[in-house]
Amino acid sequence: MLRNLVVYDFSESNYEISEQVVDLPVPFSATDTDLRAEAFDGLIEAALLLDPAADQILEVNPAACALLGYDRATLLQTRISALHDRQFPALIVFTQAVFDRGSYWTHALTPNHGAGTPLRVEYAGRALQSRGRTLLLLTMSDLEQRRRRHIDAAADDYMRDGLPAWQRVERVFEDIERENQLILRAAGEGIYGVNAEGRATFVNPAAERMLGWSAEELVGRSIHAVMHHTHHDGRPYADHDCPIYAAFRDGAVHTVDGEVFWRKDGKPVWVEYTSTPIRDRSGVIVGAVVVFRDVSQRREADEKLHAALAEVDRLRERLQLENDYLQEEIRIETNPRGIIGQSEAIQTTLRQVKLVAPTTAAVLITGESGTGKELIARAIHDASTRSGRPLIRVNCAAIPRELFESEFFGHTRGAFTGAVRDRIGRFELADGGTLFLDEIGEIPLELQGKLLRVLQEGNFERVGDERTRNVDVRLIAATNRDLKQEVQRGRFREDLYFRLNVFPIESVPLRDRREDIPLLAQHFLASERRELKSGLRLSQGDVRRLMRYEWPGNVRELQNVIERATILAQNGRLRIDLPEPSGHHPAPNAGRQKSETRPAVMTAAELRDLERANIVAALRACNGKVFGDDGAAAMLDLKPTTLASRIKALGISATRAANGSAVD
Ligand SMILES: Nc1ncnc2c1ncn2[C@@H]1O[C@H](COP(=O)(O)OP(=O)(O)OP(=O)(O)O)[C@@H](O)[C@H]1O
Repeated sequence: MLRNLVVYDFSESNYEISEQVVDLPVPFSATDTDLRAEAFDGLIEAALLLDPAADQILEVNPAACALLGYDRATLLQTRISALHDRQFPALIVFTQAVFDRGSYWTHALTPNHGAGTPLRVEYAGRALQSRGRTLLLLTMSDLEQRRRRHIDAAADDYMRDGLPAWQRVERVFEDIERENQLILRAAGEGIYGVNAEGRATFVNPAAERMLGWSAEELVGRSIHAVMHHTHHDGRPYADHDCPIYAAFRDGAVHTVDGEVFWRKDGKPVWVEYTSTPIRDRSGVIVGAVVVFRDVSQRREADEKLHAALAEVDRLRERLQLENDYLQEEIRIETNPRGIIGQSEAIQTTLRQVKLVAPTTAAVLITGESGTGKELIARAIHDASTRSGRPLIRVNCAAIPRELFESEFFGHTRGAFTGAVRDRIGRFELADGGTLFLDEIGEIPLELQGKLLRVLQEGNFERVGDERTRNVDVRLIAATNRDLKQEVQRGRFREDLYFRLNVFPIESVPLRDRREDIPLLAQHFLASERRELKSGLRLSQGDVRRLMRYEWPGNVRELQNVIERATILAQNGRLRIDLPEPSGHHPAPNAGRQKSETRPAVMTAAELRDLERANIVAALRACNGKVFGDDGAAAMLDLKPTTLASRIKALGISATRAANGSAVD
């Protein structure tokens, strides 16, 4: 057999190759030139007709131009060897193999792309006889493209195989939906299948997205061990407890809310899922399909909502308590808030109030009962920056010993018998305001330590609750006991005493500031009059009597006496009902009582003044009218003529009396 030896004009490379003629196994003979040319041009593969002996490219099709990155004209002027820079030996070996065998292929050649990069291609060559020359018909296949085509083909196969499985699942779901009203919203929801061994059989794209695992990574693996192995709080989750697996064990649909699936990155995703058993045609359970939804956002919103509702509850409870408390206070507190009095003692108190109010210093008000300690406390609160928040009063003497702690600090539900709901204590109630501890000397010793802690640190716990709470409370305490003496007797903690006694104010007994009595009496009478709408007045005699009395019950007693006097008033005359000094209200200072109190005997002048004031009051009540049923005489139970002569004798003007402002 003749052999054809390839000859390239490798002038630059000094290759010496001569040409010989060979018999080619499959000669190509062209008859229909146009059609063949068209076929050549239309090939998908890159094709080139080469004349190896002349080192010439005779023809190229468009696919070859595209692959090599040159236009046709350039390629036709390019030498074959130039396309294969530094690969001449491989090119010769390939060409020789084609000529020897008639056709040959190789991956060894990497022609240069027009952009300068080598191409990964497969060369397939066929020898071609034409007019006495041996030509080479070469096709080049882009190996990169071929690899992609293989992948696509594999994906197609996967899809072809996968589709019926999906259609089966869909059918299963349609059936289940019909039977169980399960709503199938496959698109946005994660779906995966498990076989009866618990291994994943398929995973949809939404599941891949939500879990961060690809279907490839999950399919074939025990899905519980991969992403359902642990509860959200870190407790291990045994697969025999898993509701997903339960579905193919007990054949029931399991719907679960509030569990987590673990993502590939180790983060938990809160999910709601339904695991539905799948049966084959014979009814045997072959696995389960799980449809799940990421509910993290909903859960987060729920948690926020719960926290907000709890806060609202807390505030509502607090407001309710504040409201109850204030309502009670309104009922109790009928007096105006002003401190009445001109005595030096009251002036001192007012100065002290003004001084201490703007500070946060604890104040200890001492004094006998009824001297106005609470009034002073309120005045301090009202003049402080805390006046916008409430003043909460606790009467320590009125709290049963066993309830002290709960009253002060609150309790949680079930903390003790009878604690049917959470309750906030007075400290929390007074947060931002003032806490007024009245009768502080009555606090049991064991609680004094806890009280001291709140005063020092602002911290406390509700009874039955471990959470430490913090409040900002200004404390004012009051007592009618001698606290220093209580300390000495071991009944009051010394450290607490010092803590409370930062700014002491003494509330002076009424008998030591008698000059305040007329003012106070007038003040109480005025408020009573407002209620009774009568023209009752204090006579000088009344005033004198009031001033002579010892007032063991202090201002409160005075207030009561005036109130009683207005109730008992007859014919426009107050009836001041004071116990006799020897009676049931012994004054604390017996010596003074003896010297200052005497039987209520009046001088003639006093009696005259009293009668005069009484007539004036009657005239005022009757608008100056003396006669008639609605006249002053009837009111005084006197004959009109007798009254007229008394008026004259006492020098009273009926009209002035009717319009007058004071006792004449
Ligand atoms: N200077 C005053 N001006 C006007 N009213 C006063 C004055 N002092 C006391 N009161 C009135 O007297 C009554 C008793 O006062 P308060 O309750 O403040 O006394 P207290 O010393 O706190 O008594 P207790 O120790 O019994 O609690 C209240 O109605 C109060 O308004």
